[in-house]
Amino acid sequence: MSQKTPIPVTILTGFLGAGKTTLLNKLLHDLSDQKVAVIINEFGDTSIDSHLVVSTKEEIIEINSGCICCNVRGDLINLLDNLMKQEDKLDRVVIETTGMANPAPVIQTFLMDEKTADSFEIDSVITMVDAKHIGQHLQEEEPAQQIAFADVLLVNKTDLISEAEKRELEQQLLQMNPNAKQFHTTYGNVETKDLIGKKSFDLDHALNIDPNLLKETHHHHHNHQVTSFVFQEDRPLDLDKVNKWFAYLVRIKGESLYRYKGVLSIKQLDKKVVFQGVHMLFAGTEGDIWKKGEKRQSEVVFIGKHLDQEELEKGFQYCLA
Ligand SMILES: Nc1nc2c(ncn2[C@@H]2O[C@H](COP(=O)(O)OP(=O)(O)OP(=O)(O)O)[C@@H](O)[C@H]2O)c(=O)[nH]1
Repeated sequence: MSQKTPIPVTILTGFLGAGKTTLLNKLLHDLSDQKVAVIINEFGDTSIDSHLVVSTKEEIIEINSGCICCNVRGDLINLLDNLMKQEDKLDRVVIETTGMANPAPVIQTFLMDEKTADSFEIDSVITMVDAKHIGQHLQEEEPAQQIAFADVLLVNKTDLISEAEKRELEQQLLQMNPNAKQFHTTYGNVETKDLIGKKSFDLDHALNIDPNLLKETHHHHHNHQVTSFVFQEDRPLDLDKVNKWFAYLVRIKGESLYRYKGVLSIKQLDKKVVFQGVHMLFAGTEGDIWKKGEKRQSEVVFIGKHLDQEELEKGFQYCLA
């Protein structure tokens, strides 16, 4: 049954590691009085984000069976349909796409699938730009598409660039998308009211970028040079070896490592060690305590260009205690 007022949908996109989850956490905190459904689609067959990065009482629905812009659109439509059937009326849906997603097919789902279009409407397409690494990332196809379709551009990580670089980037983005409102942010720090409920999605703008948006189903082909590998290990790891391996990885492979993150089970540590990185920027912290009965397992994901699976796997095995 269709509702009278369509439920607003925020599409949050941006390349790997741009800061989408950081922003999502802030949004959910600010929208804690609303009933928000969050749909997260991870690149790489893993759900590390759900127990690593996102901390919220909201229901997080993950689509990990593939990329949201390729083969899981059916899943997305079914999911949205189920959300509509819930008794508690939703105030809003937020979709965080994978960093490798082309937003067009996701936008298209809300325009072309009749049932979905009846019940939901896109409020805004927010694209986060990693101010530090965007120059490097524009060699891939997806970041330019993500920037082009945005109605809000959050130029994030501005703490890592100079004032002159900020101005240069602002002009570059203006040329790539004159329509989008730009905000400079660190850690996604922007007023939620500037992002939510603005109804800033502009169909004409989207059609300008892709005149076939309402005509045909998109088949997005990812660049297969960008791959992701997930490793899991039940045996405990040695902290010293882990530190050495990461120091090597960041120094030697940082350029080609778009994104890496994971949870580690370290011998003789009661707490999880949680790490994440984007190129050469790496951070590891203490996580929660391993609960009684919880399976102690390390899980890491690496996403990057021309990655050597065998070499990564060997490195990971070297870390065994
Ligand atoms: N220096 C700096 N680091 C940031 C900023 N925003 C986010 N980060 C860090 O960048 C890393 C990636 O942030 P996430 O929010 O996980 O990025 P994401 O876009 O969700 O990443 P994926 O889902 O893996 O594509 C984390 O280590 C963040 O703490 C910022 O403004 N400045």
